[in-house]
Amino acid sequence: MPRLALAQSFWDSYDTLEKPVRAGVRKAMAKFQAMSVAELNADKGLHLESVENARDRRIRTIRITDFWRGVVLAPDDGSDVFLLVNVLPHDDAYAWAAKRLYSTNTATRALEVRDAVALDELTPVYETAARTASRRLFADISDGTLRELGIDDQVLRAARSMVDKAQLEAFSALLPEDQREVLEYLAEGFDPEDVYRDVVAVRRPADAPAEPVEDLATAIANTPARIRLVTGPQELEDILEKPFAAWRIFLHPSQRRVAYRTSYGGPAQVTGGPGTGKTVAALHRVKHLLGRSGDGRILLTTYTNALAAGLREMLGLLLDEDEKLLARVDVTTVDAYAHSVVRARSANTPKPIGDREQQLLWEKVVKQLGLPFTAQFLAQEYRHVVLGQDLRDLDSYLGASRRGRGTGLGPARRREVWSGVERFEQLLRDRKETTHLRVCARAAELLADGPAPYAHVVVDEAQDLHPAQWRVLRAAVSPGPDDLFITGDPHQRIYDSRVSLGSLGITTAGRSFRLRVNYRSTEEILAWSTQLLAPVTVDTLEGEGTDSLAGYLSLLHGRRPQVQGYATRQEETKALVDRVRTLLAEGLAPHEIGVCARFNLSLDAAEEKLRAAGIPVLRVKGQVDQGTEGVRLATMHAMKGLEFRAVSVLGVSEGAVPFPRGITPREADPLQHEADLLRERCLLFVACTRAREALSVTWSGTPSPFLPQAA
Ligand SMILES: Nc1ncnc2c1ncn2[C@@H]1O[C@H](COP(=O)(O)OP(=O)(O)OP(=O)(O)O)[C@@H](O)[C@H]1O
Repeated sequence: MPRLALAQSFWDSYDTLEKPVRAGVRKAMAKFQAMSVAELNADKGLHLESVENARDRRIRTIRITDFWRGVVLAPDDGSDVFLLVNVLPHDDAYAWAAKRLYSTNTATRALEVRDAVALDELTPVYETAARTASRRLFADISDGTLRELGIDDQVLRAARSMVDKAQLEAFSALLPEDQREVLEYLAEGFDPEDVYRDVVAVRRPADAPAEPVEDLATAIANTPARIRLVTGPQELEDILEKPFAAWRIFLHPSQRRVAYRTSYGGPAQVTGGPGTGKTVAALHRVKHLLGRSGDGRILLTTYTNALAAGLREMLGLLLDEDEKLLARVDVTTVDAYAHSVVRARSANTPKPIGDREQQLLWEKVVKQLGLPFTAQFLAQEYRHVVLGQDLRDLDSYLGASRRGRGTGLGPARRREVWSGVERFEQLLRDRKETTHLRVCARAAELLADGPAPYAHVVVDEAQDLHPAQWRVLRAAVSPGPDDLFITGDPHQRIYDSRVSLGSLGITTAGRSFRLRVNYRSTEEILAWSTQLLAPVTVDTLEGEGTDSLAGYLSLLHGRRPQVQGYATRQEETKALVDRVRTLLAEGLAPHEIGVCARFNLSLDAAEEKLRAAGIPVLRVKGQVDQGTEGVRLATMHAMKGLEFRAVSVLGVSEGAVPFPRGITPREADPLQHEADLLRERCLLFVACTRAREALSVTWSGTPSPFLPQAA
C-alpha cells in the first residue's frame, strides 16, 4: 500500500478551501491509503494523470471536484510515498504544476521545490543587467563554497546574476527553500561556516550517505520542516478535521533542535527577535518533557493573564486536547502562581495594589518622614535594590551593591531610605495590602521550605521578569537537568526589571540558543522596525553583556510600512478610519486588524471614530474573548505577545513616545533616565513587530524622536 505525505504548500491552500472542496480532498486522500499503486492509476474518480510539458516528470494532478484539482508528486523510483503539494482550480493547477521542479538538496538532503520555468526566464534578464554592475551580491563566495552549502546549477546561475539584496528578494518566491535560506543568510553577511552550521547541518540527517542518491521517500523523510508523513487513515482524518496551525507540525530546524533536544544539563535559554517562534518552541518543549517524564508536573508561565489564556489554548491544540497530559501542566503567570502558593500556605493573604497606588503610598511616606527623596526615587530604590536583592533588614541594605543605580548613597542616606522602606511596608500592613513583588518574595520563601512542586518549569516572555519573580521560578523546581527552559527577547523589555540570572542560581552558559527566522512579519516590516533599535544596545536576557539582532530575518515579503505624519490629531484619526476601511475591503476580518497607541486616551478618540464609521471595535484590556468580532484596540503595553495581519500604531509624536512622565529626569538619575528611554523605545518596537503583513505608523505635529527619519 502506498503512503501519503502532505506538504506545507498544500496547507496554505487547504486552509482557504470551501467545505465541499475539503470533503473532496479528504475523499481523494483516503484512496491513497486504501488502494495499491496500480489501483490508484486505474481509478476513474481520482483520475491520476501526468501534466503536459511538466518540468518534473513525477508531477500528477488528481480530481477533487469538477472544478478543483490536487497536485501530487508521485514516486518513480520504486519508493512508495505520494506527496500532496497543492489544491487549485483546474487551469491554475495545471499551470502551477507544469512549472514546478522538486529536487533533493545535495547538502541538507531535504526535498525542495522551485519555479523552474520562472527561474529560467528571469536569470538571463538579470545577467544582462548585471554586466555593467560594479559588484555582485555573492562575489566573495566561491562556487565550491556555494555548492557545499547545497546550491545547485540552476540556482548558482541565478545567484551569480544578483547584484543586491533587492534582487534576491525578487527571486525569493522562485527558489528552492533551503537554498533560498542559505542565500538569504549569506546576503546578510553571515560567514559560510555559520550558514553551514545553522542552515545545513541542522537539517542534514546524521546518517546521510556521502553521495545524495536518495529516493523520494527518503527525501520526504528528510524534510520534517515542510512535509508531514501521514501514518494512517485515522491520523489523516484528524489532521484534516482540525483547524490547521502550521506551527504544530512544521518546525524550523532551529526550533526543533531546541525544543526536542532529549535533555539539557540545567537551565536552557532560547532568545530571538519578535516572531521567531519562541513561544512555539516553548510549547513544543512542554510536549517533549511530558513525553519524557512519567508523571512529573510542568509549570508553563508567561507575562500576562491574556497570554496565559492564549498559551493554554495553543497547548490544547498541540497535545490534541489530551486531558491526561494537559492535567500535568499549569499554565499561568508568575504572579498568579505566587499568589496561589501564598494563599495555599498562609492564613491571611493581603491584597496586592498596583503601581499607581504604590506611588501614592510612597508620596505619603516622603511627606510623613520628611525624606529628602522623591517618591519616584524611593519606589525605584525599593524595586531594584531592596526587592531586587531580597534585602530584609537595614544591615543588609547598608552593605548592598547599588549597581545600576545612577546616584551614590552614603550610610546616612541609606538609613533614611530604609526608614522609608519600613514605613512603606508598615502602611501596607496597616491597610492589609501588599504588592505583587512582595507576594513573590513570600512565595519563594514558602517554596524553599518544602519539596519543589514541579519537575520542569518553562518560562515564556522571560525578558520582563523581576528578580523576585525569578526566585519563585527557581524555587518551584529543583536545580538539575531540564529544570528551567527559558524563552525571551531582551529587545522587547518594556517593564523596568534588571536581572542577573547567574546571581539567582540560574546559569544557562553553554545552553543558550538563538532563533533567527521571523515567521510573523514581512522582511519590510522587520527591517523598518529593527531600525528603531539601531541607536541603542540592550542587555542580554541573563543580564551580562549585550544582545543583538544580527542575522534576524524574515523569508516573507510584502508592502513597505506606511510612515506618515499629519497636521492634527483629527486628520490622523480620519486617516486611520480610511485605512481600516481599505483593509476590510481587501478582505481582512476586523479581528485581524490591531490599532495601538501609547495611551488609552488616544485610543478613545480612535474608537469613537471607528464606531461612528460603523466598524466593530473591541478594546483589549486583559483577557479578550477571541470569538468577539471587532478591530482590536490596545495600548502598546497590551500588544505584548499578540499579532495581527495589519497594525496601525497611532500617536507616535514627540511628547507621547517617549512619554515624558515615564522618564526619570537625567539630573535625578542618569542611568535610570537612559533605562527609561530604552524601555519606551523597545515599547514602540514591540508595537510595530506585532504586524504580519501591513504596518502603519502615524503621528500628528512633530514626530517621535525615535522614528528613523526624524533622527
Ligand atoms: N514553525 C513554524 N511554522 C509556522 N508558523 C510558525 C512557526 N513558528 C512560529 N510560527 C508562527 O509565527 C508567529 C510568531 O511565533 P511566536 O509567537 O512563537 O513567536 P515569538 O518569538 O514568541 O514572538 P514574540 O517574541 O514577538 O512574542 C506565530 O503566528 C506562530 O504561529
